[in-house]
This record gives sequence, structure tokens and C-alpha cells, in this order.
Amino acid sequence: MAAESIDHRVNKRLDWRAEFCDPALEAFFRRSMQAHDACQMRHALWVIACLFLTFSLADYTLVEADEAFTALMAMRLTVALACALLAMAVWQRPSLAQRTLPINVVCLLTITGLLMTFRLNPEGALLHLASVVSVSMVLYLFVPNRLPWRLAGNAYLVSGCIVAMLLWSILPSSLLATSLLLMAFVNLLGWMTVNRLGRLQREQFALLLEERNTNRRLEVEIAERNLLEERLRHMARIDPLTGVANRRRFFELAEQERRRANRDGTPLSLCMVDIDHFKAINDRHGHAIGDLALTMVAARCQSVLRESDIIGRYGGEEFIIALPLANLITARNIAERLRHAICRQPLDVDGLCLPLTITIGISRVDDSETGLEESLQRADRALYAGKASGRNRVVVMSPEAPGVPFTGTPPRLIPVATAANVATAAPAEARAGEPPPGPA
Ligand SMILES: Nc1nc2c(ncn2[C@@H]2O[C@H](COP(=O)(O)OP(=O)(O)OP(=O)(O)O)[C@@H](O)[C@H]2O)c(=O)[nH]1
Repeated sequence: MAAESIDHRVNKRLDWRAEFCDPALEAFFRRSMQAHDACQMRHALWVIACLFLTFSLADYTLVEADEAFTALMAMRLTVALACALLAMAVWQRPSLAQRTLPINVVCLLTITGLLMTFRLNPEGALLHLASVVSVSMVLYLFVPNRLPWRLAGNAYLVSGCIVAMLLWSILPSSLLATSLLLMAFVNLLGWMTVNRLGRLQREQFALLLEERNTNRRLEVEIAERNLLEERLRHMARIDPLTGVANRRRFFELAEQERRRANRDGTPLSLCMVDIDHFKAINDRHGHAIGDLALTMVAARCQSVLRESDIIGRYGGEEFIIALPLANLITARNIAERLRHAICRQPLDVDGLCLPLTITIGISRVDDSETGLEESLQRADRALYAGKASGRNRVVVMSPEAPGVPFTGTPPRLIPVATAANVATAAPAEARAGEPPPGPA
């Protein structure tokens, strides 16, 4: 079971075995302890194997080199070999350290082998007692068996030891009671220690899980907040209806462009775009259709502009565009393209065919200006001049004659307004000395 599936239910309650009452949590704990248990198991097995072989030295001093000694050695070697084999198997497959069967088979073999030494060497009473105590402690402290199996193994060890001692009269009866007390004490101590260790481990594990759950919840919360912040930032920048920059964002970006243009000595032009007779669309078809039409006009304008151009909604049915690197001639050409993009084909708004036109007022930001306000006013004046002179046209306001716009007749290209051309009111294309339309 994955950590996520036991989320929110880290039940710290433990049973008499010092295991989690929740079986899923216990299984998860045991799985997470697998590597640790495997390591512990390997060490325990090597310790038992070494102990068994070491005690053969004592056998050698106590038993003469006869058949009994050979049998003892054979038994000790068998146990040591079984332990070594299991240790190597656990090294290969750590999951074996938590399998009841192989652990208990080796425990059974070890304990039986130990009891057999009683028979083969009835003289070494104290040696046997020491072996029983050692193996008992190893079974409790190092073999990562579950508590009932540890208790069962030790019960077999103690009862076998008592039976063997009585059967083969190994211990004088005066020492039997003391030995029993000693074994009972060792078992009590072992049980209490295992219980305490198990509880501590599981309490720590539960705390760790809780901490992990809290961290995960915090991560989710942080991600949600970041998303919300990003959405808010987006909402603070974008006009929700048309998807273009809102007025505040437009002026942030346009101001950056103005400073860059000023620094690099490059041109920057502003276009004020207003939809003609938009009120009539609202009145005739309703605001919902008006909204859709606004969105489509913004999209058509965007499709004509370059990535570096900045378009924003100025308010109502008015848009504003900053054209970096565009002098008035280029700006006028771009504005004409915008105008054509809108008027060349009626908008298909929700099945309705809406013929729309726009009027555009243009001004260039002058190098001497420290903000966008003045050029904005000029563009606004040009726009209103365009409205006044019939709409559906581009009007350019020259910085040299800011109060006097030049209006031309669509769809002809309209040159930069100057005092001279206003005075003569000659057709734009016929004006001599103007540079031809083209990139700035
Ligand atoms: N549907 C819709 N209409 C809007 C929105 N903002 C402004 N308007 C409408 O746009 C219309 C603008 O009307 P006017 O300022 O009289 O301009 P016009 O009708 O376009 O006329 P001219 O600009 O003189 O050609 C008003 O009816 C506003 O209600 C909007 O977000 N959605």
C-alpha cells in the first residue's frame, strides 16, 4: 500500500505485540523497515554462526576427541552453515528477512542443535546455560521476527533446556531453580526490551508519516496559492473580455517602450482605435453581441500586429496600440492595415453578420516628452477629428502641429499631417517631398 493511501489515518494505537492496530499501517511500516531488518538479520545470523563455532573450542577442552566430539562438531557446523546460507540469501533478497518460514526454520535448527549439545556434552552445564542465555538474547534483540514467534522460539528453548537438564541430569538440583530464574529473567528482559524498541520505532514512524502528510498538504496549499497568485496577476494585467492588456498593463509596457525608444533614439507611435457606431450594435443586438463583437475586433487587430506591438483596451469600445520602431508613416500603414482588417469583411458574431468600421488616431511620441500623456492627447484629438470627418479612417497628428490633425478619405493612405498639408488640404498621395510608405 502506498503512503498516500494511509494518509490522514495514521493511527498510533499499538497492540500487545507493539504493532500498529491498523494492519495496513503495520504492513507499510514493515515494508519501510525491510532494508533495516535485512541488515539486522544478516548480523544476527553471522553472530549465531560464530557463536556456535566458537563454542566448539569449549567442547574440545571438555569432550575428548571421540565420536561425541565429532557429532558435536557436525551439529555445530550444520547450524553455522544454515545460518550462513540464510544470511547470504537475505543479502540477495532482503524481503526474506521478514518471511516467517525461513527465519523460524533456522531458529528451530539452531535451538535444536543447541539442545543436542546438552546430550553430547553433559558435563558443560554452565557452558550450556551461557549458550541458552546468549541465544535467547539474540532471538529477542537481533532476529527481526514478530513478537509471538520470538516468544515461541524462546519458549521452545527454555522448555527444551529444562527437559534436557532433567532428562540427562546435567545440572545439580540445587542449581536448577537458579537457572530457571535466570532464564525467566532473561526472557522478561528480552520481551520488555523488544516491546519498548518496537513502540519507539513505530511512534517515530507515525510521527514521520504525520509530518510527511502535513508537508504534502502544505505543498498542495502552496501550489494552489501560487496558481491563485498567478491567476490574480493575470487578471490584473489582462482585460477579461477581450484578452488584450488592460489599461494599466498597457501603460506599464508602453512606458517601458517609450524609455527604450528615448534611449536608443528610435521612433514610437501610438494609435487610438475606436469602433464606429458601436452604440447602435448594442442597442440593436444587445450587450452580449456587443461583447462578442468587441472580442472579435481585438482578435482581428492582434492578428495584424507584430509580437512587439502592444495592444490594450483603453476603455469601452476603444483600444490603444503602441508601435515600437514605427514612425508616423509606418504607423499610418499599420493603422490602414488594421482598418482594412476590420472593414473588409463583416464580423460573423453568433450567426449575425455585422459590418463594422473603425477610426484610428495616430501620434508619435516625441523625444522631448517625458511621458505618454501628450502624445496620447494628440492621438485622441486625431481620433476625434476622424470621427468628426466621417469615421472609418486613419488620422495622423503631427508633433509639429499638435492642434491640427490631417484627415484623409479612406481607403487611401493618409500622409503625416503637417501645417502645410492642412493649409492646402491637398490629397495625401499627391504631396511631393513625403517619403514613400514603408518600414521605419
Ligand atoms: N457590449 C459592450 N458595449 C460596451 C462596452 N463598453 C462600452 N460599450 C458601449 O459602447 C458604446 C459606445 O458608444 P459611443 O461612445 O456613443 O460611441 P459609438 O456609438 O461607437 O459612436 P462613435 O464612437 O461616435 O462612432 C456605448 O453604448 C457603451 O455602452 C463593453 O464592454 N461591452
